[in-house]
Amino acid sequence: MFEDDPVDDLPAATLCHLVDRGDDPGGDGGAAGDETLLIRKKRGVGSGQWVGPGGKVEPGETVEECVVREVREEVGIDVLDPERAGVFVYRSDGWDAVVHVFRATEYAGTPEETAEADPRWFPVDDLPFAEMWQTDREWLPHVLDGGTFRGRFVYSDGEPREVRMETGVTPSL
Ligand SMILES: COc1nc(N)nc2c1ncn2[C@H]1C[C@H](O)[C@@H](COP(=O)(O)OP(=O)(O)OP(=O)(O)O)O1
Repeated sequence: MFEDDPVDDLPAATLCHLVDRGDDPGGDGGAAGDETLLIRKKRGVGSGQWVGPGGKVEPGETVEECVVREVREEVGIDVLDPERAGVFVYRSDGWDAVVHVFRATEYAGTPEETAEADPRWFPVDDLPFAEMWQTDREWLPHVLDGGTFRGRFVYSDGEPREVRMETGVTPSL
C-alpha cells in the first residue's frame, strides 16, 4: 500500500471523528440518532470544507496527544476516548502527509466556534459529502460504523487521481 511513499519522512496529521449516540446528540434539541461532529474549516489545508477536527502533529508530540490538542483548540472540547480507526497517505501537488484517523464517542464540554473552525453535528446517514474531501466518501461511513481502514489518496488540481483503500485492517503504516 505505502511502498512508494517515504512515510517516515512525511509530515503527520490527525483527524478526529466523534460519534454521539443518544436521544439528543450534541444536546442541541436535534433529532434522535447517531450524529458526528464536523467543522467548517476557516483556514489551513482544506479550508472552506466540512471535515473532522484535527491538524498537524507538532515536534515531540504523539499522534494521540495531537488529536486531543487539536480538537480542544478547534472546537473547545476534550475528547476522552480516541481510538485509531484509520491511516492514509495523502499526496498532492502541494502538501503531502500521513493522516492518522481517530474515532471517539466520549467528550467533555460543548463544541463552540473558534477562529479556526465552525462546528456542527450531522446525522451519520446525512453527511455533507458535496462539501467534503471527495475521498471521505470512501472511508468515513466505514469509520463511523466502527470499522478500520488504510488508504492512499493522490490528488492533483484538487481532484483525486488515484484512490487505494483496504478495510478491516490494523490502522497503522
Ligand atoms: C484526502 O485528503 C484529506 N482528507 C481529509 N479528510 N483530511 C485531510 C486530507 N489531507 C489533509 N487532511 C487534514 C488532516 C489535518 O487535520 C488537516 C491539515 O492540518 P491543518 O492545516 O488543519 O493543520 P493545523 O496544525 O491545524 O493548522 P496550522 O498549520 O494553521 O497551524 O487536514
